[in-house]
Order: sequence, then C-alpha cells, then structure tokens
Amino acid sequence: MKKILLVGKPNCGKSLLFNQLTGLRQKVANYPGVTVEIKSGRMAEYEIIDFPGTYSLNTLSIDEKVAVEQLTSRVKDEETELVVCVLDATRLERSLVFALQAQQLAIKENKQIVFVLNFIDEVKRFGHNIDLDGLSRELGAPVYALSARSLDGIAEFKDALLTAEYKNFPVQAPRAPLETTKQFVDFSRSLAKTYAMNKDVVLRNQNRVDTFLLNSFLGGFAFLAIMFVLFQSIFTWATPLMDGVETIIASFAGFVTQFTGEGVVTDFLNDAIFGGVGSFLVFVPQIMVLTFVIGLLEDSGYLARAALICHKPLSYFGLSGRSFIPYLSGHACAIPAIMAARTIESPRKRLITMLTIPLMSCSARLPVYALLVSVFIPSDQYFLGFFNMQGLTFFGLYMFGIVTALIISALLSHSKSTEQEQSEMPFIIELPSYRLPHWKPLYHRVINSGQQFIKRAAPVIFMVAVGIWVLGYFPLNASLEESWLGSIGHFIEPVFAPLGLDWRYGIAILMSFLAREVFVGALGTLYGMEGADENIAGLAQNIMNDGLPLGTGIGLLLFYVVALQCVATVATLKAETGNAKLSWGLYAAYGILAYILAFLANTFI
Ligand SMILES: Nc1nc2c(ncn2[C@@H]2O[C@H](COP(=O)(O)OP(=O)(O)OP(=O)(O)O)[C@@H](O)[C@H]2O)c(=O)[nH]1
Ligand SMILES: [Mg+2]
Repeated sequence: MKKILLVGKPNCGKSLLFNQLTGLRQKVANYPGVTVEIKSGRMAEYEIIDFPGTYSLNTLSIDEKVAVEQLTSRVKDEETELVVCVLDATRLERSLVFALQAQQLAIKENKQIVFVLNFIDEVKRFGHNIDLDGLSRELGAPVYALSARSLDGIAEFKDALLTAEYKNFPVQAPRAPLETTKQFVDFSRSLAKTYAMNKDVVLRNQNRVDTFLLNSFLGGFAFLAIMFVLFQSIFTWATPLMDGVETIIASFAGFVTQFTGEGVVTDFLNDAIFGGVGSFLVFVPQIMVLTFVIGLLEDSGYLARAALICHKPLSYFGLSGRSFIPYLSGHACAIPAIMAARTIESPRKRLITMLTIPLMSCSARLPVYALLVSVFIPSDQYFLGFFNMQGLTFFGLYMFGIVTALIISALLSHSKSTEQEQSEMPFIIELPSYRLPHWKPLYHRVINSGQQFIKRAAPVIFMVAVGIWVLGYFPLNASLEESWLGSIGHFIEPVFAPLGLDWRYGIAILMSFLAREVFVGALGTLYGMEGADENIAGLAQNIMNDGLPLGTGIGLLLFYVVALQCVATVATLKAETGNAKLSWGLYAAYGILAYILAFLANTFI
C-alpha cells in the first residue's frame, strides 16, 4: 500500500491531523512527547503513518533516536509516496529546523515532501496572515495551511493528498545552501523573521500566567493545590454518578429476577451476575471522571510546567522532571505510563521511573479504594470543618503510593555508578502554549476509558464470579462455610489471619492477583451468597456489617496501594526493560511489601 509519513517537531499537532485524516483516535495532548510509538491508519488507498515528534535528526534522547531510525528507514521504503512535514505555525522557527532536515532526507531518497502549517486558527486569531506562496518558493516544496482543530483547510488538504496534486511540484532543494547546523538554524530564523507572526504577541499572554505558575514559591503552592483538587475531584464528582449506577443495577436486578422466580437461576443471577459483576460496574463513572480530570490537565499545557517545577524535587530522589508526566498518567493506567517513560533522557532514570510507576494508584484500584473507604471512614466526618474525611483518605492513599515510589526511587538510585552518572543528559522541555482543552479528543478519551475498563476487567470478573459461585454452591444445601469454596478458603486462611482477615477476604485477595478489580467482584459474589440478596449492589453496607476494625481496613487499603496485581503491567515492563526476571521480581517484591504493610497496620493501628 502507498504510504504517507506524518513527521514534525513534538506537539505540532501531528496526531490530531492523523486522527482527522484517518478517523482514528490516537492520543492527543498539549505537551511534547505524547506519541512514543509509530501508529498507522488508512485514508482511502493510502496508509498514513503518525511518527513521534523529533526536534532534529541528530538527536539526544532514546525515544527520538528510535523515531529517527524508523523515519530514515521508512523514507527509504519503496512504498513511501510522500512525506508530510507538520509545522506549528505559531512557532515557525522551532518547527523549521527539523522540517529542513526532513526535507533533505526526502530529497536524498528522491521522495516528495509537503509542508503543512498547522495551528492556522491561532495565527488567524492573532490577525496574522502567512504568505504561503512566498514560503513555498523559499522551501522549494508545496506549503498548505490548516487547523487540525477547527478543521480549517482540512478538506482542501485531503483533496490535495488524494489527487496527488503535489506531484506537479518537482522535488527540489530550498533556496539556501544547507550543510552545517548553523546554516539550518540561520535559514530557519530568516524564514521565520519574514513569514511568522511576531513572537512577542504569542508570548505575552503566556508569560503573564507563567510568572505566577513557574514562580518557585507560588508555583509550588499552585502545583500542590492543583494536585489536591485533582484527586479530591475523583472522589466528590463521581459520587452522585456512582449512586445513580448503583440504583440502576439494583432496579434492573429486581426487574429481571421477578421473572426467574425462586431457585438456582435467581440465586446465580443475584449473586454472581448482579452481585459480582454489577458491584464492579458501579465504579465506571469514577474512572471516567479521573480520565476527564487528567485529560483536562494534559491538554491545558500545564503538564510541561509541572514537569519543570518538579524537576528539582524529583532529582533529589534520583528522578527527572520528565518522570512527572509518566507518573501522573500512571494514575490512569500503568501501561501507557511505562511506555511514556521512553521520553526520559537518562536510561537509569527511565528504568527507575518504570519500576516505580506501578505504585501510582491506577484506575483499577479505584473500585477497591472507593469500596473500602466508604466502609471504614464515616461519610459525615470533616477535617477542619471543611475537608471531607473520605475525600482526604482518598488523597492520602494516592500520596502513600507516590511517597513509596519516591522512597524506592531514592534507594535504587543510591547505587549509581559514576560512569552512569556521567552519561546523564540534561533536562530540557519545551513549554507549550496554554490552550483550552479540545472537547472532542477529551470526550472520546473519557468514553473510551469507561469502555476499556469494562472490556478489560469484566471477562475476568465474570469468570471469577461464576467460579466462586459454583464452588460455593456445592455440595448442595451446605452452608457457604461448608462448601467446596469454604474448604479452599479455610485452607488458605492462615496466610491472611495475620492481616486480620477471614477466608472470604483471602479468596478475594488471591483472585485479585489476576487483576485488582476482581477483589470487588469476588467479595460481591461471596456476600451475595451469604444471603444479602436484598442489597445487591450495596456491598459496602454488607462489609460494614462485619465490623472489621479500622487497623485491618487501613492495612487492606495499603495492601492495594502497593501490590502489583496486574499481569499486563508486568508484560509491558518486560517488553520495555527487556528483563523478564526483573519484571516478575518486581511483582513478587511489591506483593511482599504490601503484605508486610497490611500486617503492620493490622497489628499496630
Ligand atoms: N488550536 C489548535 N490546537 C491544535 C491544532 N492541532 C493540534 N492542536 C493541539 O495541539 C496539541 C498537540 O497535538 P498533538 O496532535 O498531540 O501533537 P503531536 O505533534 O502529535 O505531538 P507529539 O506526539 O508529542 O509529537 C493538542 O493539545 C491539540 O489539541 C490546531 O490546528 N489548532
Ligand atoms: Mg502525537
């Protein structure tokens, strides 16, 4: 298939353009280094390939190096028809250096290249007009202007690609001789001077906000406030939605079981389906709220600033400011976060970041946290009369994960050798413009997060719920305690007794090593079978009736903060580090640490 390559500097809108051309939904966000892997999609008879952003072809960081190697080989590929080089029209000078290098590469392979000036909506808003023909003559290639966001000029550009109109333009070199790096930089500067809008205009608004947000004292304070609001909102905003889902499931269960009458079918539906799978569906809104809040932050332009503010404090723990973004996105899911760590320049800091990302409280932990917090922390207690205690505990759990990750990072980086130290790269990050988040990708991301959560966890939870139910139902007419499940449970009980937990929790915890969310589904099924049918989705109330002490509850929560119960994360770690032993070792190590913490909390609180 004929291929079109989409290249350009980081954060110039390649992925948004890719999405508009192919109809796919690649991740788009307002900081450099969002795309770390090549992705392809189709537009008519063409295959469009979205590349990770690169500042230059002679580059420093690992992720860019990989991208450059891929780019070089793809340009050589016979099927490659065209290179589309995307430029940020509001930052022309910075975009041009790479653009000119990419052009040189294309010319060498006798491939056609076109330039796309993206962000034309912003350029227009500033009242500036770019002379496209003039720029095209200077560059010796066709130049198109468009906005991947407002869709201005997209249809025309698509047309130009489909009709291969660019072929009328012979492959030729730019006007200036380009050999040394200085010549590239000088030519970019002179083009920007003639064609780009006045830099001061763009920077003025931004600088006003940044004097506050990047100020070492106020900025630090603002950072903490933003993080606090972020984690609090997951709890407070989602509560009414979760109550709504709970009510829907309960009434649906009532409606369905009305037809099945009394007997084994109703028991099964109530316990395994509504009690097991249903009690986990209650948490879908929370995952969507979390994705929404992280998405807002990612698309606003603040993240790169946060990375900058955090660079110094993080470096005390052997990490880099660049670790901040993977850490934050690890709160949604560890898998993309581990991959995002590719943008970290230093191999050692990258490894440490990857090994500690699983301690960030990912969305799969949310159901477990929410359930246990509502059991152990009263909903009507306030700290200083203002902060809800449940919300604060939630925040505390996230913090516990982060602090543990920092401590482990510090310990790991302690053994640094001088040779490795010398190979460390400087921390550089480009600050993007502040922007109102784009609703469409954000909307898709939020919906997608809910769907993915269900898709990933529901089959496992379903199987576990059914498995538990069957084992618990037989031998017929025996109590749960005397069932097959009960016998297995009592066999493993001694392992969990030091944590203050009985065999039912033991089963739920063991099962949750398949995936964390299973804990909720497994407990839901178990309680359903114990005859708490009248309160299908009200699992929290059922656990509360058990009267477990606070220390046990906190121990259980800490266990879930630390344990690495996600096989997919281990697989990603294995792929990214190339070290299977290390990855499974980490799975075991975090499991043991989690157990010790739960034991200590149960014993001493
Ligand atoms: N206003 C405006 N915003 C845009 C336009 N194109 C992209 N954006 C925004 O710019 C940011 C970066 O877009 P991406 O598509 O992620 O950029 P990218 O080039 O793929 O970035 P990397 O993957 O990091 O190299 C996002 O916040 C987009 O919503 C545009 O034409 N106008
Ligand atoms: Mg991208």
